[in-house]
Amino acid sequence: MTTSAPDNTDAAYAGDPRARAIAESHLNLLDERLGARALACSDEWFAEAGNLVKPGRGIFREGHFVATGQWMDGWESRRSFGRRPPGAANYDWCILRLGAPGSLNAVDIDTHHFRGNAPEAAALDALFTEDEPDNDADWLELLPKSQLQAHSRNLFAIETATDRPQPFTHVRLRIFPDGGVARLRAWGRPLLRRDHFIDGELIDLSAAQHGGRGVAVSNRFYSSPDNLLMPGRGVNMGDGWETRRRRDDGHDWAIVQLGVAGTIHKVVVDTAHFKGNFPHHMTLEAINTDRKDIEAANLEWQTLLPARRLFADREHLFLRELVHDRSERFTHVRLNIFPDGGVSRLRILGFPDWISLA
Ligand SMILES: NC(=O)NC(NC(N)=O)C(=O)[O-]
Repeated sequence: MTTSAPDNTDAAYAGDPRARAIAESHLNLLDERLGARALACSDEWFAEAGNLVKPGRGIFREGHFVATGQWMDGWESRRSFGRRPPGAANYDWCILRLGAPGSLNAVDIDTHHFRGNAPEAAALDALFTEDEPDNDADWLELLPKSQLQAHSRNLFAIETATDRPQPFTHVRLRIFPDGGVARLRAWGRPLLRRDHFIDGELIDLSAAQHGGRGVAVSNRFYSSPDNLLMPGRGVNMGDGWETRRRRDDGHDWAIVQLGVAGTIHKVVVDTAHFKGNFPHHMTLEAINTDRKDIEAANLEWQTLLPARRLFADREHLFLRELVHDRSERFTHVRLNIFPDGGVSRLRILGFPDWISLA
C-alpha cells in the first residue's frame, strides 16, 4: 500500500514543454489511487513493475543491497543486452491498466535514480478492451521509440490518434534494450460512461474519475486541490489539499470544475487526518458558466452552503443545510475555507445532465 500524496517536487526534465502544460491540466490515469496497476512484464528481476504507478518520484537507498542486487524504487529488468538469443526482441515490456478509461495526451517516463542502468529509449502503446490484453492484443503505438535521459523526467506529448476510437484502458511500455524506470505517468481525460449508470442515480459530479478537476486555487503550498477529488478516503495528511498558514485577513479557496454538469443535492467534506490544521469553518458556492476566466471578480457565484463549522478528522455531511434551488444546474463549485488549513476530500453529489465538461 502506498501512503503519500502525488509528487510536487520539481526536477530535471527532458522532452516536450507542451507535455508539461498538459500534465498540469489533465489527470494522471496511471495513479495507483484511481486503481491503476501493472499487470505483466517481460522481466522484473531487480525491481517490481508495480512501483511504476506509486506516488512520488521514487527514492534511492545508497548501499541498500537485497538478494537480487541494489534495492531500487521503480521497475528494473535484468541485463539482457548482448545476452538475448538471435532474433529476440531487443526490449523489455510492461503492461499496465489505467485507473479509468480515458484519452492519453502526455506521458512521463521518469528514470529518477536510474543512472547507470536507465534504458536508452522507450515507446508507448495503448488499447481499449473490456477484458485484459492477451497475446493477440492489437496495440496502437502512441509514442514511437524515443530517446530517454537517465535520472530525469522524460516528458512527451502524445499526438491524438485519429484512426482509432478513444478512450484507452491499457498501456504497454517498451524499454530499449533493458534497464529501469522509476515511475510512469500518463495524463488524459477520463471518460464518464453514461451506460454505467441508471436514470436517477445520484453520482459524484466532482470525482476525478468522472472528469472533475481543480482549476484554480488560492494556495497549494503543501498539496494539490486535485487530491480532494480522488476515490476513497485520504490515506494520510499528504493525500488532501493543504494551504500554508495565513497571516492576513483573507481566506483560502479552491475552484473545482465538475466532470459533468448537473443539479447538486448532497455535499460531503472530509477533514480526515487534519487534526491540528483543519479549517475553522467553510462555505460552498457554485456557478453555471462556460467562461474560462473562472477567477474573474465579476462572476456571479451562488451560495450553496452558508458558513458551517468544521471539525477535526471527520466527514461532514450537508443535505438540508444546502440553501440553493435544487433544480439549478451548475458546472463549477468553489470551496472557501476560513482562514486556511487542510481538507482531505470534497464530494459533490447530484444528478448529471450528461453534457461532459472535459
Ligand atoms: N548497481 C546496480 O544498480 N546494478 C544493477 N542493478 C541493480 N538494481 O542492482 C544493474 O546491473 O543494473
